Amino acid sequence: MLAAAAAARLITAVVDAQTARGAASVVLTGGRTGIGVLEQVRLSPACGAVDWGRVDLYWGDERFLPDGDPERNETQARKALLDHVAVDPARVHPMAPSDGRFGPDADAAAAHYAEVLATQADAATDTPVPAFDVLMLGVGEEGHTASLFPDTPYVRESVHMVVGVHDCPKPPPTRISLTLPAIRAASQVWLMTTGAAKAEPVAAALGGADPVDIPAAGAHGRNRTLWLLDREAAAAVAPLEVVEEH
Ligand SMILES: O=C(O)[C@H](O)[C@@H](O)[C@H](O)[C@H](O)COP(=O)(O)O
Repeated sequence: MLAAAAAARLITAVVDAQTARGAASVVLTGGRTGIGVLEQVRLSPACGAVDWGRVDLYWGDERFLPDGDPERNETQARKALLDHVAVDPARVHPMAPSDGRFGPDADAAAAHYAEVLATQADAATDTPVPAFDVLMLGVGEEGHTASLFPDTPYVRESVHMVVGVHDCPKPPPTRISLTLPAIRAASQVWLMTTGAAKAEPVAAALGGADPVDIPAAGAHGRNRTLWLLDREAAAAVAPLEVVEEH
């Protein structure tokens, strides 16, 4: 239900962006939740409301594996949605595979993706990345988001927009990931997760944890940060005090 609700919200956000400026820029994520949302977009009766030829698609992170590997976020996103809608291939920007032009060099592949983002940068933000309308993220059981894990140089990265990630605790060990500065350039950041195992990191992130300890705590958008949770994942969040409107 969470994936279907997030899918409906995504379709509306894309249509709104296309109405406002003729295009929409969306950053996809991996994991069960992230891919589940794409499947629900495909299944939605409103899927056709989107002009898929005017959507710019990026990834927040990628497993650094050979092209077509079933574990790649790109492979899963294409199967779930992109192969079923009329996207413009020139506007779909996957992160490089490990058997591509950079071979096994994840750092070179990350640097190239930063160049791709910079060429699409929007002057509205002082960050050399596109003005992403919606950037979707999952949340891991220890608070990771994208491929930024606790207490790593990658979650601490404050200069580069994209990093090669090595020795990642969640397999596969080598990945490519946007950094928090790049994530924070997005207009809206949506963190989406389900299940009791995520209740603790979600509560910590919403309770003001240090992003070095809980990377999801550092993922916020310029205009909006939305947590899309099921009841189990939201169970430990302290009730937000209602500030009386005067
Ligand atoms: O490449 C990845 O693995 C994802 O980008 C990762 O950040 C994922 O979103 C979280 O691990 C949550 O995954 P689940 O939604 O499957 O719990």
